[in-house]
Amino acid sequence: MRVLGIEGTAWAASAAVYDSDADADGASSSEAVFIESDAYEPDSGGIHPREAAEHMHEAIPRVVETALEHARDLQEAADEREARASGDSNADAASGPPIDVDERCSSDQQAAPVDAVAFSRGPGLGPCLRIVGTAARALSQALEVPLVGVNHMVAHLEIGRHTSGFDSPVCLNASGANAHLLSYRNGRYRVLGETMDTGVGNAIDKFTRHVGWSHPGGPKVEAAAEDGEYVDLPYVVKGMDFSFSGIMSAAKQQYDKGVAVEDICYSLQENIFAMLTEVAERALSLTGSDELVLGGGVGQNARLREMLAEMCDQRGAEFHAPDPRFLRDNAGMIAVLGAKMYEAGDTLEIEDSRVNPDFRPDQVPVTWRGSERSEDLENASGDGRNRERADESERRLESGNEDAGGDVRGAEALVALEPDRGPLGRVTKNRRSKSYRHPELDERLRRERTRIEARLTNLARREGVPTPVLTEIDAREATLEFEYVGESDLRESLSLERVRAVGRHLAKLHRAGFVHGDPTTRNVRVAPDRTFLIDFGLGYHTDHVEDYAMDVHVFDQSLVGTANEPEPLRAALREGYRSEGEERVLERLEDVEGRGRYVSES
Ligand SMILES: C[C@@H](O)[C@H](NC(=O)OP(=O)(O)OC[C@H]1O[C@@H](n2cnc3c(N)ncnc32)[C@H](O)[C@@H]1O)C(=O)O
Ligand SMILES: Nc1ncnc2c1ncn2[C@@H]1O[C@H](COP(=O)(O)OP(=O)(O)OP(=O)(O)O)[C@@H](O)[C@H]1O
Ligand SMILES: [Fe+2]
Repeated sequence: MRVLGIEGTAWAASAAVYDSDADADGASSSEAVFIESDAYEPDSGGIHPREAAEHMHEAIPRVVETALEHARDLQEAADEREARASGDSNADAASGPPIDVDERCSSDQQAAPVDAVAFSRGPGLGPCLRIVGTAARALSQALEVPLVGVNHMVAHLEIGRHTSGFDSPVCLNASGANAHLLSYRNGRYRVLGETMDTGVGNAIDKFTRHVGWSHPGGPKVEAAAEDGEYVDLPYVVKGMDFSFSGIMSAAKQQYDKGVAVEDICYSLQENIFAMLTEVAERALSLTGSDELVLGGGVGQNARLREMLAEMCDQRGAEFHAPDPRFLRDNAGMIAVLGAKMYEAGDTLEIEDSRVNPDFRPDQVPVTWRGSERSEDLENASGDGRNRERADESERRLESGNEDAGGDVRGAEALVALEPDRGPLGRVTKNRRSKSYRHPELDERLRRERTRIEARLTNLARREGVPTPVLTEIDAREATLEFEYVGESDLRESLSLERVRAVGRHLAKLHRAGFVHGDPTTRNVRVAPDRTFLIDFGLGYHTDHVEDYAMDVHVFDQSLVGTANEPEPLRAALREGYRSEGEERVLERLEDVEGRGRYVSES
């Protein structure tokens, strides 16, 4: 099978042909996927939607024609092979009617050189998408082959799954207009975490525009960073969400104050990529997956790849980054996912094929993974090493053998559990040094988070929220000792009543002027009569309603990521919150959820 892919969401006018037979026969990915691209390069400033659309208008027909020529060559070669094979077998055959080769060739020449036309339906810039959509529709009709509408961000993920052979990886998409973590569950890709403001590439590009460098800025920052030294910049992670606005304005201010641009570039990379690596690790920990794939143009950055590889190596997970030609926007990934969708019968009627500039990855019904097992936390039976670790703690809890104790490796810390030690039991939590982080950043985060966790755990209890009693603190060693609480994590024992309790607890913290920072189903411990909050290390004092809404949103996302039927639980969370908290926080929460984050900057 051959599928034509067309990409043109923003800057890359690109067409590709995926030859699935060659792929199945073991051809290299450059043989199996032919890509022809023509990049739009703005004269000044960032990507301008109208100019980008003009570029698509000119370049798409050209790249499509080149790709189709390649498809015709492939078809001719295949025809010749077939003719030779049937000619040979004909010669060998003792009897049978002679085959009229000329007639067969002439009828084959009329066949389309591809079996389907796949195109990027979104997300992206409306004017660009419409040009791609029109071209794809026209081709599908002219060639009389089906049309396949591909979500560009899911294609960024699937190309990594395809080239790695991983089954159910977590995916970090680090591209220009986006930054998010995806994981498969129950027929959909779920967004586990994402940027709260701009995409990661756009954030970097804005800084380089400020210092007068041409678009795109990412490669220039990478080059300049080689000669840089570390300077302090903000670092903002909220559960598995993150934000770039603070760090970008600080970087601009530093530049205006005369700090060397190499130092800022170096430190931007260190902080931004450490943030992405941290949330990716948290996603691996939450899902129990031990496979990570990278997608998107920023994935071409060697420092980001190095950090992710190191993090995965240390937790015994596998990491895969596709070739750069599959990371930046390209039609190859559209053709490859298009082929899978086409095989699954997931094609579009012309009248249903309109483009969608805000197309989110979690809106896509995943038809092409068939009956593949979903990464289901409650019924997990994977064979990965992290899965085993998660299974082990689940077994312990299920068997009721709480005495077993042992070590748990969270995303951040090594936690030694000794439920029977002394009258309170004992939990020793040590925030381990992360070698992927710059030592100064690492030291700062571990110390700050240890102090904050101690302070807010106590403060929360004073506000009437059950938390473990703190018995010891050593900020230099980043170690805390707590009372042992609860019988299991909420993740293993979700119920409406307990989720309601978490809603009430969060509301109480917010009324007292601080947030938990990382409320997930694993950071709640459940006892018969009480629901404890633990792990306050990402908390902070704030009087911003946005921060409170984000706190609820983080827990909400963790429900979506953990439960097969999250809706009743999500309603219970809001109910609980409403009973103790302010309505305006829930109103803001709706805002946060409704916010389209695929706004491309210009
Ligand atoms: C929706 C779609 O149009 C959009 N496309 C997109 O963002 O292009 P992509 O090729 O995935 O990524 C481009 C970004 O990737 C950055 N980039 C390229 N090389 C880089 C490098 N070596 N280091 C850091 N960033 C790099 C560029 O600065 C630019 O911001 C997306 O995928 O979000
Ligand atoms: N006080 C406690 N009593 C009982 N169990 C606890 C306690 N503290 C932690 N645990 C157990 O250890 C696990 C990891 O703890 P914690 O969340 O503090 O570590 P972490 O490294 O910050 O994890 P993550 O960043 O993945 O949330 C918890 O999910 C819980 O099962
Ligand atoms: Fe992209």
